[in-house]
Amino acid sequence: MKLDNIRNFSIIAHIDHGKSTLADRFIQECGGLADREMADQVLDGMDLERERGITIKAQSVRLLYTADDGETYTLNLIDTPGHVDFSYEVSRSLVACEGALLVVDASQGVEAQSVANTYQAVEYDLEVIPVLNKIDLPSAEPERVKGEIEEVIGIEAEDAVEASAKEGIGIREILERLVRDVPPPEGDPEGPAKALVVDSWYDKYQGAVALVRVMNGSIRKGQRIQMMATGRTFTVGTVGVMTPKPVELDSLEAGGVGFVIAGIKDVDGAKVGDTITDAERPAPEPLPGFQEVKPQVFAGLYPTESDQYEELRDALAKLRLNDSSLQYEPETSHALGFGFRCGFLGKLHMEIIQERLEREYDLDLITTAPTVVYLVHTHTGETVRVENPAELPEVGEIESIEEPFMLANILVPQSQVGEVIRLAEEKRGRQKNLHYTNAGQVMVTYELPMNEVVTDFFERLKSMTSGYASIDYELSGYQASDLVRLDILVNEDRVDALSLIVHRDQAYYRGRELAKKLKDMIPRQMFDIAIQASLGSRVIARETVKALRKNVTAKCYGGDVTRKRKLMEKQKEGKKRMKQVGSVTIPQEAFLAALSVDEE
Ligand SMILES: Nc1nc2c(ncn2[C@@H]2O[C@H](COP(=O)(O)OP(=O)(O)OP(=O)(O)O)[C@@H](O)[C@H]2O)c(=O)[nH]1
Repeated sequence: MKLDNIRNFSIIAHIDHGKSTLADRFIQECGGLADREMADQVLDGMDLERERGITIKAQSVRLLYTADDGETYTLNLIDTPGHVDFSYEVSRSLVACEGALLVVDASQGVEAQSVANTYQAVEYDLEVIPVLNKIDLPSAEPERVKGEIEEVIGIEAEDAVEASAKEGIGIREILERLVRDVPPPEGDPEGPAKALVVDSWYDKYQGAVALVRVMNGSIRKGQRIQMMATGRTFTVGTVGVMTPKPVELDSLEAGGVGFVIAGIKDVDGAKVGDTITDAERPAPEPLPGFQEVKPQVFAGLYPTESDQYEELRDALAKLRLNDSSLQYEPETSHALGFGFRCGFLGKLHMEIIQERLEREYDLDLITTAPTVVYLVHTHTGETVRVENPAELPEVGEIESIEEPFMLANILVPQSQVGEVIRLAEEKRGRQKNLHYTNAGQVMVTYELPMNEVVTDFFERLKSMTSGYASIDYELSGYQASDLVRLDILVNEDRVDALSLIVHRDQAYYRGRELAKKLKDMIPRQMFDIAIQASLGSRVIARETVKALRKNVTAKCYGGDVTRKRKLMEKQKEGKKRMKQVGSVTIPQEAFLAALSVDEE
């Protein structure tokens, strides 16, 4: 295959702007699947397709397109993950391309995430082709949105393609633009092999499957390869492309995209961003910028029933096979028993893992409030990484504490900018920039403590702007802050899993509010329960859960057996999400209560 006839591209789009629908149209137009096979949306097939024992992430596909000039082109669509937590993966996908489609919903307009990803594409010298999708909608405003793309993102949008993925409008026009405007890949087909791992996932039968973009040379069946970041070597078993069905080939050549299976047992063996080379004739240096992605958000995961500990450990090990950014290590909590401290890329990543553990592995978990990593400098000159608030050293030992900050860009309609600023200020944000666009949107830039963002920032931003605000962020570094540990005592005992690190200015308020909330969440029992919030040895708030007088089942009069049983079952069900801490039963919500303590 001549390089001249290859085009590698990604689709940049905000969630729901139509990326999957559009990609399906491309597959259909290029004859990848028969029409009847298109019945289900192919590109949303995360429910892992199987064909000859190979698990396929269908999001990246090779399309064979016969253009108006009569030539047949190989168009490689490389998928990008849609969320900020995975921004490193987005950047790897973009590096593997020469072009990108910027798909914007013509009725919704530009969103912050698309802005950030487009900037990145431009930085990597990609040719960006704007596409206005959903022009079939009566509410579509292509002219306004074109103006917005030019104004907010700063790229030419006058000749943006107007399309409807749903109605099949503008599809060929987009493909023609890809062929015409995106440059073919460059590369040395004869040089030492160099391939970028764009994505990798774990397959039960084949081990790690790596999606690669070959830069130089080729990757062949039977070849001895080396992973340049780890030095590990493997023998290639299978190479091929997805059409979206997997098709085996003898080799993947320079400029091309495809998958490599090489008996790699775990995804750590084929990390995203690593360079694959030939073990016998290695490239002198890897492709630039391999980065070990580090978890930024930590939380404790505990089984509600302690006999599920082993199951939880096995489930975490299985999930990690597919996700090298997930970290975990055993942790013991005085209150919750044996569990794991887990590290995630961000809050969404955490929620995905939690949900998978519960849904796919049928585990009942208690999750503690997510926290960031603090750097604590002690008087003895040591620096301690604190991933669990309960482990913050005693006040007397602390010289200073640093916390991570992030730079957040929030895009919001002008009418709501006031509320966004109020929220950001309440979250200890520092305004960096405020840019009014002619298109009626405002780009607000804030430096925010990450700790405030992992609590309820996104949720509140979304709800206060009825979903109109969008946000993108990146880590901007550590800075010293005046932080203290807030403890919660239940009947005089400190519940370690409820400890929080908060800014001193907010400590009193947060303590009072949290105690109040817990009072409402902890079910009444046969005795009074005292809930206290304390800073060091100083109690700053106290609430009491009054003792229960009557037995709940007594209300059932004994006559109605089914009703009584139902009630018992319901209580048992409810109990699943509870944890016995000393003599007090604490429900799951209580461990997350700290996340939703609003400010005054
Ligand atoms: N009216 C209209 N609806 C569309 C069009 N394209 C996509 N949609 C609808 O918009 C919704 C989102 O489309 P998807 O293709 O799933 O969007 P996506 O960007 O892939 O979203 P995620 O998979 O959630 O990232 C679906 O309900 C589609 O049917 C279009 O051209 N016109």
